[in-house]
Amino acid sequence: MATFRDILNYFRPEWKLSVFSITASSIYEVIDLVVPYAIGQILNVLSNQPLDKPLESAIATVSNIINYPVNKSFSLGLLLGLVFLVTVVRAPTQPWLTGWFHWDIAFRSRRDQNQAAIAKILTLPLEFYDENNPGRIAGRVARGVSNHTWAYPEIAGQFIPKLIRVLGIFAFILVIEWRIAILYLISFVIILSLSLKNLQQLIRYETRLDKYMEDTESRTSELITNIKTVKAFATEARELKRQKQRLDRELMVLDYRIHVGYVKLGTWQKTVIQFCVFIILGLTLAATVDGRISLGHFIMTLTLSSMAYAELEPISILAEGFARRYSSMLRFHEFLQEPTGSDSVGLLEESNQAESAYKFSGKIEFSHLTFGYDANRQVLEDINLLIEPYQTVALVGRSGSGKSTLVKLLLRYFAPQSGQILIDGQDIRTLDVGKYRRRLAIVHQEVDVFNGTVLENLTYGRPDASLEEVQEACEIARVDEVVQHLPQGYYTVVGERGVRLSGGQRQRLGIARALLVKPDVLVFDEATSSLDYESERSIQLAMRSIQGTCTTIVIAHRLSTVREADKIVVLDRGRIVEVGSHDELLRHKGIYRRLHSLQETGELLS
Ligand SMILES: Nc1ncnc2c1ncn2[C@@H]1O[C@H](COP(=O)(O)OP(=O)(O)OP(=O)(O)O)[C@@H](O)[C@H]1O
Repeated sequence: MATFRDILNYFRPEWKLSVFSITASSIYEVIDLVVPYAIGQILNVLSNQPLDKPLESAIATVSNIINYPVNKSFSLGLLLGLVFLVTVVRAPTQPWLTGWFHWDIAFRSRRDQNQAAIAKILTLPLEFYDENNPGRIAGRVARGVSNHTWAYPEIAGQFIPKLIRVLGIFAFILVIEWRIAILYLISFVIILSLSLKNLQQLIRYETRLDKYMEDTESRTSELITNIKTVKAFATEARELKRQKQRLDRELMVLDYRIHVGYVKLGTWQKTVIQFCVFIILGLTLAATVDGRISLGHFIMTLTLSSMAYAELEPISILAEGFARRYSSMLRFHEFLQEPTGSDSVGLLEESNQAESAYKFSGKIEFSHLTFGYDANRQVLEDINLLIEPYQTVALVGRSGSGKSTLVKLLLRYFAPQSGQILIDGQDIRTLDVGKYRRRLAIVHQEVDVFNGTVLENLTYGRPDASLEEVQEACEIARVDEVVQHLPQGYYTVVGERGVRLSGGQRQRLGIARALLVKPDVLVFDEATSSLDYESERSIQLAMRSIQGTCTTIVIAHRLSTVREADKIVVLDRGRIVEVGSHDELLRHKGIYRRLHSLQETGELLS
């Protein structure tokens, strides 16, 4: 659970600057009070009433120093000078000593926290992405960071200094007439504590609203991602209706709970404030008529108290603003507190030292491996398999039999519940995960293309690869044919803002990208599924040219792809049921033979 302390910690790295700028802002707010005081004293001079004792002795000291007699003009001149000092001289310094730092701190923290959010995104376990879609995550991060950025100058630059100013006003009034000061203090405590209580209730509504908004954003993001399916099934009207219901639900909370709440709060705040101002006017007038305070003090007290009550409105608007932002800020910290994947340690450190890189022969052993995404449902059970260096091993089996899961465990995306995976005799859990993964390469069924040039996409895993190496990999994966037809060849921009690649072209690009890192273990997860038969055959031939350079694991539904594998492993319901070469497995009347005959002839053998 995130707390208010997490919000404070967000700005912690800048705490020294923060203390300095908040103090400076508070001093400016209090110095401002000198103006009504000086005007009150000017009024006393003009109406021939005595000055306050401390001010009188200060004027006498100045007169002694400069050897000038104290008279009406001299006192007025000094008071005017004081007003000049705290208004005209103050003006050019204030923005630099306050506003500049408040925003500077907010912007620096924004950069740091965005960086923390990106680091979190990069190291969260894959399960997190199964449960939260990009729209939900992006919305939470964006709202959290922007609310922190706006809240800081409001709280540090206005809310706290204004509270200090109110305290300063209380001190001034206390010196003049303690009874008025006590009334003033009581009214403030009542107004602020009742406001705080109301705000707590409103924050609860804000939290509910925040969750509703995330749900809406998440669905909108899904609609964008799955727009083809929506169009194909012509479900636009249904989707619109469902989102409208969500938006109506948001409106109910926003308008009839939150907005009404703030309006009610403002209503009684304003009424209580006006009532207090009126009482203070009556009391101050009575004190002046009784002769307990001078005319100058009468004006000053009234000016100061209306200044103080005038501050209550911005203070409560700022508190409201903070309450509105609060739940988004907490939800951002909850996101940052999500546990990172157990494998993520060290993944954020770039290791460029070639000498510390791992090198494997590619011997892999799965030993008594058992795994389930849920503890009570096993997806893989007691898997035992030995893959010799440079072998090509195919994993086949019905959909859902656990082929991709086995590869995910090999890549350490998940950890097995029992058993182990050894590479060159070492348990992969004992290896540095970053260095280990850099020796493996995988081509997924859906190849991700980043917005950038073809070359950048090809060299994603090895940015230092030479153009010759790129060309060699492209020839093997038959990307060269694709590149030839692109307007700027390797320098054509593809992806989000560039040329669209077909499914087959993307897969070829993915294969070349994997080959370029010269891995010790190369995994194809149905990597040829988007290719036509001719392309698939030519890639198979090309693959032969890399045989013997690394261990290759191929997951395939199309059995024609894996006919030439050294070893074919058949999985069924999470268990290995057959192992052998294509010919051996055909002789054995098992699942492989059935699948093969189904694909060759379309008939299912019993
Ligand atoms: N992230 C996940 N969370 C929970 N269950 C999952 C997850 N991924 C896969 N599964 C389940 O694990 C089982 C094995 O899935 P896996 O993807 O390994 O099968 P597969 O043999 O590769 O299937 P296919 O050939 O259809 O890709 C399936 O029952 C699937 O529903």
